[in-house]
Formats: sequence, C-alpha cells, structure tokens
Amino acid sequence: AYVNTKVILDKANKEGYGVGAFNVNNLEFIHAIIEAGVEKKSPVIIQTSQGALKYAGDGDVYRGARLFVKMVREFADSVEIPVALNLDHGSKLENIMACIQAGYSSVMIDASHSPLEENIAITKDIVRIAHAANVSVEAELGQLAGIEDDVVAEHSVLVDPNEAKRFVEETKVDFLAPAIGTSHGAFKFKGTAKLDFDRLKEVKELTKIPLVLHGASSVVQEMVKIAEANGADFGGSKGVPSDILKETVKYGINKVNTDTDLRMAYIAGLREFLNNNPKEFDPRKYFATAKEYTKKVIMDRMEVLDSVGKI
Ligand SMILES: O=C(COP(=O)(O)O)NO
Ligand SMILES: [Ca+2]
Ligand code: NA
Ligand SMILES: [Zn+2]
Repeated sequence: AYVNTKVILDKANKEGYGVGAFNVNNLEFIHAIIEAGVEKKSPVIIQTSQGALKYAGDGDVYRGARLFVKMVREFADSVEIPVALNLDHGSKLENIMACIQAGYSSVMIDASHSPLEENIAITKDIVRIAHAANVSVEAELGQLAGIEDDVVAEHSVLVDPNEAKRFVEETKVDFLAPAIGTSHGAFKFKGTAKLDFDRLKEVKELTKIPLVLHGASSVVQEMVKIAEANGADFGGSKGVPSDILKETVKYGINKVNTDTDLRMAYIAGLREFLNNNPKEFDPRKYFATAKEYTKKVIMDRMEVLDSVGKI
C-alpha cells in the first residue's frame, strides 16, 4: 500500500527499529526494492534526489516527479507492504513543489548549509505548504562532508542538540536528519568509522521525533570485490559498518538513507554479467544479475535495521 512516510516512521520510532530509505533513478532499482520488501515483509521508503527528477523526466523535473509517483504507486498499490516515496535533499522550491503536486509521500527541505535562522524560516514555510497537502517533511541540521547535489562541504559540521530542540519546536518538521559524522558516497572514513553517538542520544532525548541517518551505506565489500574483479577501481572505499549502524538505530535513528550500497551492488552485477556474457544484448538479461545483487544487499540491510516483519 502507498502510505505517508510519517505512517512508516512513527511506527519505527515507537517500536525502535530502522527503515531503509533507498534512492532510485530508474524502474530497475524500484523492482529490487519492492521485491526485497515483499520477501522480507518490510516497509520501504523509496526516494529520489533532485537529479533523479531531472534524469527520469529527461530534463523536466515536473514530468520526473509525476513519473516516479505513477511507477511507485503502481507497485505500492499491488503489494501488502507499506511503501512511501520521498524527495531526498530538496533544496530548490521548484523541485519541492513538483513533488508535492505530483503526490509524493514526503519531501526533504535541505537548508542545512544555511544559517540556523534561515533554515528555520525556510523549513517552516515548506512544512506549512506540505502539511496542507498531507505531505510530511524532513529537514537537516549540521553538514555532512562531501558533496550534496550542488553544495560542497569541506568537512562535516556536527549537529548541536540544543539547536535541534529549538528547530523542531519552531518548524514542526516531521523528521530530522542530524549530522553525526557520516558523509555521502563510497569513501566515508579515512581511518576507523566513528560517529558521535552522544550527540545522537541528546538529539533524540530533546526532540523525540523520527531521526534520519544520511550517508548510511556500509559499502558492502563483497560487492566491491565482485566489481573490482570485473574492472572497477573502488580502492579505499569504506562505509558505515553494520554494528555501528545498529547502534545508531538503538540510539534513535529510524530512517536510514541508502544509495551507494545499491549502486555498488548494481554495478557489480552488471560488470560481472557483461564480462561473462559477450554475446548477450537483451537489457532484460544484462540487468537481471544487477537487480539480484541489489535486492540481496537491500534484504541484508532490512535484517540489520530490524525492519523485517514490521508491516
Ligand atoms: O544520504 C544518502 C545516501 O548516502 P550513501 O551515499 O551513504 O548511500 N542519501 O540522501
Ligand atoms: Ca545538507
Ligand atoms: Na532524505
Ligand atoms: Zn543524504
């Protein structure tokens, strides 16, 4: 069933487990996510970046938003598990409005690189507009190192728990993404993975709402190795280990943003298939292994997050 993201995350918050929020750019990744959710009887959040709207709409973000709602709703309405569709890292009003108008379950307004007062003001406006259309809202406090669509942050700026309390009270935002040391992509840590659990615990204590972990991919080495055995060069890649991910869920993370792990699995399957099947040119064949590997890492993640059976 197609649901509001709040339905999925309020339950996860109440019962203390995590739900994967999986990024997609095309139909094939939607297949992997839905199949994994059905097999594991797990809720799923499917999400698209602003770039995905442009990509799927072939340059038109309004068309992209409508297309994703139609594709996701079609699958969601044909399965029992709860499925939500979220705009990830919305920063431009045009993309946020396109998604609200198209019927997304939720939108993220990411103004975390702006001063606090500005982030509060913008988020307040989006919450008012989105709630009027029964769409829930995610916002972010602090900054992840690395690149977010069009914003480059040299280093991460960790969340201030007291700012988080004020932010949630003033904006009435539904979900909050506190920066606690992760970053996007496949190269998250130079040395050992270390997140600021104390800040996370404080943010949860002070806000009580569902929290979101960005940059949460583990960079599954099994997939990295298959990709590298078939020509990829992902040297130095490192993500959030599963045991650390479990700790973040224990301390209050409920939405776990996962993009890189799906990309790694997909490219591993694609490279392996293409190298082993020089005569094949049917996309339904050469995308099959890629989907299977992607579905596998999603199902494994549902076990780690403890969202299995939670429908
Ligand atoms: O935060 C993410 C995804 O992070 P990863 O690169 O770790 O998958 N999307 O908003
Ligand atoms: Ca941000
Ligand atoms: Na998001
Ligand atoms: Zn993110």
